[in-house]
Amino acid sequence: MGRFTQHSLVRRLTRLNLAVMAGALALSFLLTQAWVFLLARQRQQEATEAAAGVMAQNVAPMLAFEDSRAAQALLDELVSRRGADLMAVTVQDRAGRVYAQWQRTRAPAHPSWLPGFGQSYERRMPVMVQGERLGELVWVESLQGLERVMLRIWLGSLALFGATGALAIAALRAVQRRALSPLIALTDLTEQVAQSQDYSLRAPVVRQDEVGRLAGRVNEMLGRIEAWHADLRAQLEHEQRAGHELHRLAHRDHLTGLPNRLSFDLELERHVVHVQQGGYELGLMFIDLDHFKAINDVLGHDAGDEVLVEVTQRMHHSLRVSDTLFRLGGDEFALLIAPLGSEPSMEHLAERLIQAVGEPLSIRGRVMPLGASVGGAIAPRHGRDAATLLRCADAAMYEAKAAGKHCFRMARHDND
Ligand SMILES: Nc1nc2c(ncn2[C@@H]2O[C@H](COP(=O)(O)OP(=O)(O)OP(=O)(O)O)[C@@H](O)[C@H]2O)c(=O)[nH]1
Repeated sequence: MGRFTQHSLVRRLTRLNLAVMAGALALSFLLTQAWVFLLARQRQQEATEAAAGVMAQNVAPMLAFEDSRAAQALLDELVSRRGADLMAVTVQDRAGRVYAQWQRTRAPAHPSWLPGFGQSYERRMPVMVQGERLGELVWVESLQGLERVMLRIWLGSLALFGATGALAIAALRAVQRRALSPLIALTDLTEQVAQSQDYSLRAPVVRQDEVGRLAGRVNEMLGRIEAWHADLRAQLEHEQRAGHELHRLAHRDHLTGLPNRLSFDLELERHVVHVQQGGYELGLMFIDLDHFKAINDVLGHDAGDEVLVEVTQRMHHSLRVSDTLFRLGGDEFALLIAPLGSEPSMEHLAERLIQAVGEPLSIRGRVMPLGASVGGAIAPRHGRDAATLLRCADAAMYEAKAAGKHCFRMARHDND
């Protein structure tokens, strides 16, 4: 049966159908056989009655003339004509005395196996002459011949019922498998969808019966789920994009495209943790532009914005991949150097930045003075936590401003 056996509904239906069919077959077999037996028995009794009646008529003159020899000869002749089922025939006179008799001497071949019917059938017929009762004829016949016939009929019928039953079972299984195959296909499909989450799958609609309609509805639902799933996926992608954009807006300075103060705070904290774990040295620079306000005041805010973008690009060209430049706000920038190679390398980098920013700046046809004051601090030497490090770098930057701007100052106090 292969795949067919895996489906318990199919197995259960087949078992139920087979049980009902076997019960119906057995019941019809029993009823048919009982009916056949009753008919045959009635037929035998009718034949016995007719034969006993004829015999009673034939023996009547002999009883009237008291010719018992003739009566006995008649009985013997009768016996030679009757079959083996005749057990005894007795002619009695008026007083019930035996006048002539024939009786089978041998016992029945086997005990009767038909329950409730006994072994023999007895019929008494009055012997009448001109309306006067001269005696009685007692006819006894065995039912064993009938039993033998019935046994043959039963065995034959049983074989026929068995053969037709086996054919019916095979046919029932084939029909059931064919009738239930759309249901099995539908079950397989739902399992496949549940496992693969592939909602583009569809059930075949073979016929427009209940299962066909069910398959149609399932297909409709799958179609809806597929559309809903696609919507959901599109919505998710949209929200992911919006989330990325929000993240970018929250962490980037929209003017220069540099990471902003929030990013700076997070990155500084992250690096400080590594520094505390003895991972590496971290360099921090605060960069504040000199005379930037003048550009705003003379050329306007937009020109100031252009200068901020230009300055960012200039500084960028001086950096390595391990250096991260942030715009903290206004004309303030910060630089994280992780890992820091050495203090002199940090000083050289600061000089390069100052030089890059201080290059002549021509904006809207005017050359404007611009420079940068830079303060530096190193972790863990000047501070093991972000706040101390910030304070040190800020103080160093103000020292650079105080020293005439356009220069670099390293934080003074070592943490050690
Ligand atoms: N164009 C522009 N200007 C800004 C922006 N944010 C802040 N500012 C201006 O930048 C200027 C910064 O002020 P200061 O640092 O005191 O000016 P400064 O001339 O650089 O002073 P020193 O640092 O002493 O040299 C202020 O005039 C702010 O209004 C911005 O996004 N765009």
